[in-house]
Parts: sequence; C-alpha cells; structure tokens
Amino acid sequence: MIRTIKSGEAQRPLPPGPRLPSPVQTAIFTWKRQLWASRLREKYGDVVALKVFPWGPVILVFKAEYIGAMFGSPPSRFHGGEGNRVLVPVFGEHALITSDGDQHRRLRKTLAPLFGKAAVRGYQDAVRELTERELERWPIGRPFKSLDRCRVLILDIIWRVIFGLDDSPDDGRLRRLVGRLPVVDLVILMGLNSPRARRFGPWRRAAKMLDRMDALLYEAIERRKAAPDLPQRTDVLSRLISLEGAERLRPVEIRDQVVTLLFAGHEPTATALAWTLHELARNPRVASDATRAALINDSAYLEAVVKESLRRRPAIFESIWTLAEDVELAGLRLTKGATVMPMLGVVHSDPANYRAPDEFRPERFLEDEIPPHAFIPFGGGARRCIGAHLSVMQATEVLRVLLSSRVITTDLDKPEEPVARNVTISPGEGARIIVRPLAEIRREPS
Ligand code: HEM
Repeated sequence: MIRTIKSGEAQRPLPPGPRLPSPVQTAIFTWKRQLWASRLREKYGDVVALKVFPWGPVILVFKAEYIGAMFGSPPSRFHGGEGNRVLVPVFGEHALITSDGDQHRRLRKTLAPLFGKAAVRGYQDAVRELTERELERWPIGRPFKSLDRCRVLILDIIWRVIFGLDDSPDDGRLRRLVGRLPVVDLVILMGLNSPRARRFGPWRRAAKMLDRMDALLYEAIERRKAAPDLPQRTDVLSRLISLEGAERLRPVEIRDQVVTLLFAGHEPTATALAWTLHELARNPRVASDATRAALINDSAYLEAVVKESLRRRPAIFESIWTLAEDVELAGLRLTKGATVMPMLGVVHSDPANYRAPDEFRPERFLEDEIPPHAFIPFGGGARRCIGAHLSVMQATEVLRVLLSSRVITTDLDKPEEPVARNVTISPGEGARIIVRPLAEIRREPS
C-alpha cells in the first residue's frame, strides 16, 4: 500500500483535486476544512491534492487503512518536524514537535516517560483539587461559555504538571503572560516567520511578548536549578533540569520543551473538554449515565464518554507531515517535499469505521470493536501525541468531579457550529452551558 520509489518516478500532475486558485483553496482550507474535507472525499476519492499557502502542494489522506500504513512507516519517510516548521518562532528549533531524525528520537525517549500511564496517575490528585477549586467559580443557573473556563482550568493543570507547586516568587508574571500570548494563532505564526512582518503591529507585539516570556522562563530555570529540594521534585521542569549524561538538556532545549508542552498541551485539551461538555448538555441519556458513573466511581464509562467526544468532535483535525522521499501510496506516486496530511477527523466520521457515526454513543468504546486506526484523535506512529494519557485522564477526572455534584444543560436548540480556531476545531458559541447543583435536580418531582 505504501512503498519508497526511485526519485523521478513520482507522478506529475498530483493526485486529483479541485482546480480553484490557490488563495481560494487556502481560505476554504483554513476556515472550513472540516466541511470541505468530506466533500472533497466524496468528489475525488481517498487521496486528494490541494494547493494551500504556506505549504504549496498538500496531499490529504482520508482512509484509515492508508493512514495506518503511514503511521507504520519509518520516521525517515515522513517528517513531522518539517511539517511543523511554522511553529519554530514560538516553540523553537529544539522542540520535540519541530524536530526530526536523531534529535526527535532522543527528545521523545526523554519526554515519553514523563507522560506515560504511571507518571500521569501521579497527577490525578492535583487535577481533582484544581477542578474543585475552578468549579467554585462557575456561575449557577445562567448560561456561560464553558470553553473560556476550560482554558483557565487546563492551564492551571498543565502549569502544575510542568512547574509543580512553585514556591519561588515571580508574582505570577510568567503565568499571566502565557495566558495572554496569541501565539497559536495561525496569522500571528505566519507573521512571526517573516523578519519584515515581525517589525509591525500585532507581530511586533507578539515578538516582544515572546522575548519577555523567554527572559522569565530562563530566570525560572535558573531558580529551579538552585532549589534545595530539586532532587525530590517530580514536576516536569525539575525532571528535565535533573537529567544527566547523554540525556542532559541545555537551557535552550529545556525552554523549547516547556513552551511546547504549555502550548501544545493547553488549547487542544481545553477545546476537547469543552466539546465533551457540549455533548453532555445535549444528550440527557448519556449525561444521566455519566452522572451515575461519577457517583459510583465507574471510570470506564467516564473514559468512554471522553473517547466518544474525541471521536465525534476531534479538536485537532489533521496531522501535518512532510514527505522525505518519493513514495507510492495507494497506487499514487507522490513527490518528496509535498506536505501530507492524514485527516484524523474524517476517519472518525466514516460509516465504514463506525455504525451511526453522527450519534453520540460512548457505549461503542465499551461494546463495539473499533477497526484498526479508526480512533486516532492523537495521531499515530512516531509522532503520536505525547500528552494522550494526560488528556484522557484530565477530562475523565474533571467529569468525575463535575458530574458528582452538578448537572449540565444548555439553552441553545441546535448543536454549535464547529469553527476552525487557530490549530483547533472548536464549538462556535464557546460550548455554552448551564450548570445547576445535582442535589437541586434530584429534589425536583419527576
Ligand atoms: C485532547 C488533547 C490533545 C489532542 C487532541 C492532541 C492532538 C495531537 C496530535 C493529533 C498530535 C500529532 C501531530 C502529528 O502527527 O504530527 C499531537 C502531537 C503532540 N502533542 Fe498533543 N494533543 C492533545 C494534548 C496534548 C497535551 C496535554 C500535551 C502535553 C502535555 C501534548 C503535547 C504534544 C506534543 C509535544 C506533540 C508532538 C509529538 C511529536 O512530534 O513527537 N498534546 N497532539
């Protein structure tokens, strides 16, 4: 299904695709890719070519089987780091997400244990404590955008995971700055990549904020290096600082990993959690089963709710990889240098993979057999999301705390429109919900 071919054997023109001018394709892809992807598949098949700025030729892959073959490829065939070059001005040259080859392998080996299942269990109590604290701030009985509150909560959690309980005083300056940085905005990212644009308007402001963030971050690294309790600390920063021998990281490498984990860990997780609340507010039967599960500590059902939400409402719709050699994929010959995007979100709504894919039915993750490579919200292969366990655990714990004391509904009649917001696909109204105490609902006559 996929094999390397000799240079020069690759096919021109590209696989089939629309003939619209590149700026039009860029605009539709940037803002409406979710809707467009299904139509493109219907019209052109399982592998489609587009022309999208800043990548140029882009190959979209829709079929689980082909995407599975890509995930099974050696990392030398597809370069995820090259596909993510646009992130370099923010995440840095040495970040896991912008690296390929030996650097990527080495960083992955270092970082993966910090986010494995065992390590993630160690963060569970912190997630519960921070959720309880955050829920006190949620209004009762009136609608609000839960996405905004999920962002605050998830930043609290990821902050605690990375920095631990920080007793060194920097007056919260770094934290406030990170909360305000607009750097995962695609337009800002593109401008930051251009030395000319960096001198003007919003890009100049973003570049200055980044410089300020770096200065505070390097100060935090130095302070932590000198902390007397460094050997006992279990937070990610302390563990990165304490690495020794061949694993030792330079300050710039520590900086790049911390920034990556902060930003890559924040927005997608907050968006995924908000989508889960959006779905629960519209599916009273599932919400009631989930409440029962929260009250009797049935983690399996709560986790199935989280997975079903990741399936039905994928926060990240595609991976972005660069083809590092000429290959033949599904009989099509593709040229080295092309950008190839496994369309994760399309696989999740494919009737070939799921019965009644538009239904929100967590039971499918407990009862049905999910075909290989059909559930891929975190990508796969050598570039699979390093925060996958952490994200699922966080959302499961948030549901456990939330649903054991509160009920969620909404005042909107229709599901919210999915909108492309930076790198994520998020609910158009910010996942507007109404929260009421569970005790109050239970007293109401049925
Ligand atoms: C629901 C939440 C999340 C979703 C949907 C998500 C999704 C993804 C996807 C699809 C990729 C693969 C990109 C590719 O194929 O190149 C990825 C990579 C990555 N994610 Fe996540 N992510 C989430 C949460 C997190 C969290 C909590 C962290 C960190 C604590 C994180 C850190 C990363 C990093 C560092 C990579 C790059 C991995 C590599 O290149 O080797 N993500 N994520």
